[in-house]
Order: sequence, then C-alpha cells, then structure tokens
Amino acid sequence: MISKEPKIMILGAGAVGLSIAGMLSKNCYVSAVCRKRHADAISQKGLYKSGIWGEEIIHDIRCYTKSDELFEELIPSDNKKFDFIIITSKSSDTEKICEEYQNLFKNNIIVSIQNGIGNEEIIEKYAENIIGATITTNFSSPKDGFVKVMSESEPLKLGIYPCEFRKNSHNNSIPDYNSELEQLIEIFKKSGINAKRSKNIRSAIWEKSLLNIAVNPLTALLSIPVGDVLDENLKSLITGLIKETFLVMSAKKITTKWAGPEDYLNYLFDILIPSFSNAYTSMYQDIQLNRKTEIDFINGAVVRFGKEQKIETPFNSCICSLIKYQENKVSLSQCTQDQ
Ligand SMILES: NC(=O)C1=CN([C@@H]2O[C@H](COP(=O)(O)OP(=O)(O)OC[C@H]3O[C@@H](n4cnc5c(N)ncnc54)[C@H](O)[C@@H]3O)[C@@H](O)[C@H]2O)C=CC1
Ligand SMILES: CC(C)(CO)C(=O)C(=O)O
Repeated sequence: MISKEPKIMILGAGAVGLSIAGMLSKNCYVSAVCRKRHADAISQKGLYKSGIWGEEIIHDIRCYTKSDELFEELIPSDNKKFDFIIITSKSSDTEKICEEYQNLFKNNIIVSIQNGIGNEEIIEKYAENIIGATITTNFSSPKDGFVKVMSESEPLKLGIYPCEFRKNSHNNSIPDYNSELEQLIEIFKKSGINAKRSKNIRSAIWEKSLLNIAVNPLTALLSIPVGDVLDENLKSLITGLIKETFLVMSAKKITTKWAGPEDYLNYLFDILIPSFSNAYTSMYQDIQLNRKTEIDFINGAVVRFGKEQKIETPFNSCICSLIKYQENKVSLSQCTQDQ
C-alpha cells in the first residue's frame, strides 16, 4: 500500500538523483543521501534546477550524508519507512551503498536508475523486490546544490527485474509488485517526468547500454561532446564496438527491438547521437573530475561476458584499457601530489 504522500528515498544523489528528487518533491516526501557538499548547499540555499525539466529552486528535500544520521531518525520497528528507495549512484558505488543502507531494504522496493549492466545483480544480494530502469536524458551538476537537465531522447523506462527471467531466489516465486510499479510510473508522470513501463527491462537495459558502449568512453578519452563522434574515423570504431556487443548479446539470448547491429547503428548515427549533439556524457564528466568511471559495467561487461561465451571483443577490450590507463594516470598523479 503506497502512502497518500509517497515517501521516496534517493541513495547516491548527484546529477541524476538530485534532478529526480527535485521533480518528485512536488508530490512526494523526498529524502536524499548525497555528499556533504551537496547537502550543505541545499540546506543553505535549496536545490537549483535548470534546463528542460524546468527552472526552479526547491527547498523541501531532506538531505542525509551518512547512514547513522539517517538511522537515528528512523523508529527501529518502522521497517517500511519509504514507499520506494531509488539508487542513482554510479555503478561502481552500488555495492557500497547497498552495504551501508541494507537495513532500509527489508520489505521495500528498490529501484535502480543507473547506467550499466550488473547493478540489479548486486542489489539482488541485499533486496528481494527490484525495479530496473533506463534513463536516456543528459544531466550534470555544474556546482554543489545545482543540477542541469539537458537533452532527452526517450521516456524513463521502468520494469520489474528479473521478471520472467529468473524466479525470485528468496521464496522461489515470481515477485508480484505490479501495482506498486504502476503507481511509481504515475508518481513520475504526475511530477513531470515522462515515464513508461518496460515489459522486458533486462533487454531495455542492454538496449540503453549500447549508447553508453558507443559514446561514453570515446567522449571521455577525447574530451568531446556526443555529436563529435559522428566523425568517419570514430564511426568505424563505434561500428566495431557495437558489432561485438550484438554477438555477445545474442550468445546470452538478449533480444532487442533491432533486427541486428546495422539496424541499430542506423538509428544510433541518424537519430540518437544527433539528439545528444551538444551533451557531455557521464563518463566524460567522471574523467574531467578525476573520478573512477563506470567502464567495468559498460564496455567491461561486454568483455567479461564475451570471455564467458568465448567471443572475441578486441574493440571493447582496447577501449577499456584506454580508460583504465586514464584512471590510473589520475590516481598515480594524486599519489605523487600526496607525497
Ligand atoms: N549524468 C548523466 O547524464 C546520466 C547518468 N546516468 C547514470 O546515472 C547514474 C548516476 O549518474 P550521475 O548522477 O551523473 O552521477 P554523479 O556522480 O553525479 O552522482 C552520484 C552521486 O552519488 C554519490 N555517492 C556515491 N556513493 C555515496 C555514498 N556512499 N554516500 C553518499 N553519496 C554517495 C556521489 O558522491 C555522487 O554525488 C550513473 O549510473 C550514470 O551512468 C544515466 C543517464 C544520464
Ligand atoms: C544518455 C547519456 C549519453 C546522456 O548523457 C548517458 O547515458 C550518459 O551520459 O551516461
């Protein structure tokens, strides 16, 4: 049963999570776990949101920076404090977030709004009821307590994970929280976020990942906006990345709405990339800010599953090595500075 004013907790709120928090706060009681710098700015001046989701300052988001701060406020017996818990951290932080906040997970529905392959499998170790999602919108956080929402090409897609693919490992039955999923979609729509149900969220996540596999590492390595990958030299590289991914998906029996890689590449080059022409990807932002990237969950996942399925993935392996080199260069230079 969802409360009249739904209670939403957002874990790992940065560019995506705070933008969603800002929108949902119109209709919900929203709490967010974020870094102290964001929490301080928001408590002093509110959250500034600009771009295609509207320009406004939002004052009613409750920010927490540590689990003990939050747990102190919760009544111990109240294990259904939130109607939905949404994880919007980078994939590389999913495990840590789950470890830290797992006390909240019992009897709750956990929603992953993240990029990459494998987040739901991590969350599944801590929670029974999982909603997977894809978001094909561009976000950034130019300063603390400030978010900017730019281009958008598809609605937010949400679906029960793993649905038909696997029986619920905890009680051996297909989990049934369809009505909660429908209510969540309504909450998003009412708050101004275009959202729809995905009947096969596992495939939808791979479909969305194709865009990240194609553009995220290249834009990060070359410091370019998405539209610049339409250069002929880069297009042939992207073709290699995508063809390998389709071979891996087919070996894993992941079906998509495209007949094959050529069909997808036409859509990617003619429609998807042009709709994000001036956008800077989340991986570009990570490299610029000297942060660890999500490469292991994007191209790294293709390489991992390729090995499992005995499929060669030289394009994806090469791009992973280049990103790892870039990440190591940064951590090495930080070590030198520390000494
Ligand atoms: N930025 C974009 O345009 C898009 C991002 N995505 C995906 O959405 C997810 C989130 O991306 P962004 O919001 O851009 O990342 P972000 O780096 O701006 O936000 C993640 C936030 O989680 C916080 N965090 C991590 N661990 C934490 C912990 N233990 N306690 C408190 N806070 C913690 C980080 O400090 C950070 O502020 C990623 O999977 C990304 O790939 C998807 C579509 C577009
Ligand atoms: C859709 C896109 C490319 C938007 O920025 C994205 O998913 C990302 O940056 O990771």
